[in-house]
This record gives sequence, structure tokens and C-alpha cells, in this order.
Amino acid sequence: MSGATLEAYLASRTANGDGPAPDVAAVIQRLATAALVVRKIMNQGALDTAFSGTPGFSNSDGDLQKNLDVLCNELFLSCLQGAPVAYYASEELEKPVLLNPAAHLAVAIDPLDGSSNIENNVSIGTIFSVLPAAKGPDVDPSQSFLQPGNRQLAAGFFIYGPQTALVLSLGKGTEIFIFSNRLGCFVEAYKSVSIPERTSEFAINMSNYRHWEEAIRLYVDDCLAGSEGPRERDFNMRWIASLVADTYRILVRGGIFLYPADGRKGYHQGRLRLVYEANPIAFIIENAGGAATNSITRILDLVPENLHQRVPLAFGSRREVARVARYHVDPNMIGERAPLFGKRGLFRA
Ligand SMILES: O=P(O)(O)OC[C@H]1O[C@](O)(COP(=O)(O)O)[C@@H](O)[C@@H]1O
Ligand SMILES: [Mg+2]
Ligand SMILES: [Mg+2]
Repeated sequence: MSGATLEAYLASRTANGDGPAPDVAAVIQRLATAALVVRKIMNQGALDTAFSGTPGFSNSDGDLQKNLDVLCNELFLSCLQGAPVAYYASEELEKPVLLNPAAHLAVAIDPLDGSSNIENNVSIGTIFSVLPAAKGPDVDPSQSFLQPGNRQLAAGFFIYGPQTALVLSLGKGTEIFIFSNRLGCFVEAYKSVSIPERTSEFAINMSNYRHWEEAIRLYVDDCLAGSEGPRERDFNMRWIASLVADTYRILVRGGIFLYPADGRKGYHQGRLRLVYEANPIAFIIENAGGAATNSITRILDLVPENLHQRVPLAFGSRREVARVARYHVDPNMIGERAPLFGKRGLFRA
């Protein structure tokens, strides 16, 4: 533990010259202040149904909103009023909001990720992405958010779990800060997180098995076959159904996460949203030495077509993510598999 406070870390990175602009640091500080309000609401005792209930509305993507989704969106939006942010886009709002037209940044946010878990007392979080704002006369506010994720200036998420943590990447590394009750601020707990290249742990919602395409089914079949299959080792499975919590685990001990496309209505591009879920997670993961794809192509190179677009997502330990791609593009991985299985080990990662 190196123990730098978030404030000291941001000051040292901005002073470095190759770090983020002071504007980016100011935005992160504001988001951290709002996240502590969310933490306070969660820690104040049993969540009132006023928070965990549903107002009966759907967001722009058709998901049923919870009151806490709506409240978190309002909190993060209001914390950015007066910040150097030109545009704010949220899972909970159909269109981006104009804040400060003179500012140079755009912030995309999933104000409450994993909100289906509120009543279950499972970790949930807030995911954010900071981009350069698109400039020019008559520029459409959406333009700022239709840039590929490789243009992100910073990305991170807060996780409200047994500990409240901030996972942050300003490029050139990913850091984890944990809120210290004693100091009253976020303190660096993991410096330059490094995801192991290899793993024997996968995370996927297995209940969708019958809806997946063949490549994903075969990849999972081979993991399940364990030491008796082509991988020649046993795999473990985890599925928290909270993207922030699954990501945190992978950062700390490796693994692969998959939310692939599937045949259900509305899931032909998976479930997760490119702009404010997959892009920031991919930025964090790549900066920790991992990889993130839509099963084949690097997430950060995809050009979003609309703000709420969904994307199939595979991320985590590099070798495993590369292996998923091979099931999609290498006919040897699918055709005539049976004779190549087992102890011959042709497909060992
Ligand atoms: O319930 P499913 O289909 O397994 O999906 C779980 C996924 O959905 C999410 O809850 C989607 O995020 P939101 O709660 O922000 O809509 C992720 O956190 C999680 O990985
Ligand atoms: Mg989410
Ligand atoms: Mg959400």
C-alpha cells in the first residue's frame, strides 16, 4: 500500500506534464464527492422503498428504472454543474445535457450499475468515462459521445461494497483507491494494478447458454470440461451480475468476463452499453494489462453509432480474451474438434 490520497495522486499526475489536464482532475474530484453522498445513502440503514422501489418508468434503453437510479443520476449531474464539463450523458437520460459550453470535456456515466442488485445487498457502482468535448459551430451534443473509446482521457468506477472504492485510469496504469473512514478520503490501495495474463476463472450468465452463438457455447463447454477436456485444467466460475463487482474481482485476481450477444429479443448486441459501460471498463482493463473485445474486435476501436448502443463484451486476462476470439475466427477451433481434443493438447492456452 503506498497510501497517497486521491487528491495527492491527482496533483502528482497533473504536475507530471504527461498526466491529465487539471480539468480532468477537477472532474474526478467532483465525481468522488458525489459518490460519497451515494455511499452515505446506502450506509444509513435499511434502504427505504423510496430508494429501492421503482417509479414505474423505463430509461431510454427500456430498462425499468429504480428510484436510486434516478436519484444517482441527479446527484452526478448536479455535482458536475460548475465543473469544466460541456456535456453530460447518462444511461438514465435519453439525450446528453449541455452544461458549460465553454468547457472542453464530456462525461458519460452509468449512475448506478447493477441496480437490479439493490435489494440483495450486493455491491453496485457508478461507471464514468471522460472524453474531449466535440467542438465547432452547431455541433450536436451527441457527437462528443460518438468517439471511439481510445480517445478517453480518463475512466473509472466507484464501487459501493464492503469497502467503497474508486478504480481509476488516467491512461498509463490503473489504480484502486479505497475510502478511508479514518481520513475521510480515498486512499490509494493498489498501485498499477496488473491482471494476470492467464486465468482459470470465467464469469458469464450461464442461464443464457441456449441463446448463445456456437463459438461462445464451445468456449464455455471447453472450460466446463476442465481437466478432461482440451484445456487440461479445471475452471472455476463466478457471476455476481454486477459489472463493477465482476470487474473489481478480475482486476484483483484475474479472470474473464463475458456478456455475449444472444438470440433473445433485445440481446442481439448483448446487454451492456458501449459508451458508458464497455468503453470505460475496457480503458481500465487495458491500462491494467488486460484486454477487452466484442468477442473479436478491440472495444476501444469501435465507433459508437448512438449513445445507448449495446455491445457484446469479453474482457479480462489477455490470453483468455484472445482465445475467445479464436473460437470466432479460427475454423480449427470449431470444425472437427473431437479428434483434436483431450491429451493431445493442441488447443492449450
Ligand atoms: O441480469 P443479467 O442479464 O445477468 O445482467 C447483469 C448485468 O447487467 C447489469 O446490471 C447492467 O447494468 P445496469 O444495472 O446499469 O443496467 C450489469 O451490472 C451486469 O453485469
Ligand atoms: Mg450498468
Ligand atoms: Mg445503471
